Amino acid sequence: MGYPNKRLGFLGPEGTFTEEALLSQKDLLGFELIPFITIDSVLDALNSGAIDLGFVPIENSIEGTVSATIDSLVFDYDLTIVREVILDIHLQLLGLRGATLSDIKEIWSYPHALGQCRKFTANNLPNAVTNASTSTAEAAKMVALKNDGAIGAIAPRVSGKIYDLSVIAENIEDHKGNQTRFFLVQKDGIPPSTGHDKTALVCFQLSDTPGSLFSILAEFYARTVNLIKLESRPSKEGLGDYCFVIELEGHVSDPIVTDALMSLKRKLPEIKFLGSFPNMTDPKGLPLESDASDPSRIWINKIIDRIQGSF
Ligand SMILES: O=C(O)C(=O)Cc1ccccc1
Repeated sequence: MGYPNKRLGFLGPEGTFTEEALLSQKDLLGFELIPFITIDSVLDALNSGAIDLGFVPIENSIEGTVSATIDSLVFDYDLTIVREVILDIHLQLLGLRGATLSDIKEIWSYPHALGQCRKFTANNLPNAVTNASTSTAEAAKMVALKNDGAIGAIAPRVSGKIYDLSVIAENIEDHKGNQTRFFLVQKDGIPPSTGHDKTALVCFQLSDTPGSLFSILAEFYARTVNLIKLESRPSKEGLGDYCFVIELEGHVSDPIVTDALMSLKRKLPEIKFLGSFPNMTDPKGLPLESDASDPSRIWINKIIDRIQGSF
């Protein structure tokens, strides 16, 4: 089933990890999927209404947060995160057919991917020059276009197939268990609570006084709201001035989360809500898949139906 006239933009071109993560989401395949050349251009198109949904990388387990994504969400646009998707990442050194490791003098890739293979590059290609491209697949596409055996791309295996490159060295990431998290973003609308959700927000400090971070965290501690991620980002106002990006367990409509956010708002006028979405990083917490005919679903629905407003 398609979604007539509904457009979903993602970091392309064809063959990126972002596309692979997107294609794992079967319910999104009915959208018109449109590759964009940069993360900024995806989010800009979403903000202007040219597309209905955006899909972008947010964080890698080796290299950390993708600044282009978090900074756009925090500073540039009012967009809402509606889903997270996790993908295992294996990086390949790709080159022209027949090229070998000793031929490679230049390596291109997205900076996060270059960073995930820093040790491999230092040990195996110490004299190669590394260059940033707008995505891994863009690097593979460029190697094919330049048709130069001295240039390699660090990219997904599938991009080698698409752009007709061969694998010179495989699975060259420096750490096992390499994973990247992606966000599905839309302009407005929050998915309903599943019972296993995360909420993301940004707190802008009123002033740099002792205990200002503590007083934010105290609101969550007091209500036993579990924090999943806490990151300070430069506020762009000057060195030493930061904002705090927080991800916590729970949905904005869960009473303890609602209560914690209201108390925070009384303390800090500048809080930006970034979204509530199903938690996919805690395997114990994944929502149980079920449809209306699942006996356990029928049983629990009968109980839920008995909930009364008031006496
Ligand atoms: O999606 C891609 O291919 C990208 O270039 C971004 C990226 C880079 C490295 C790991 C995950 C996503």
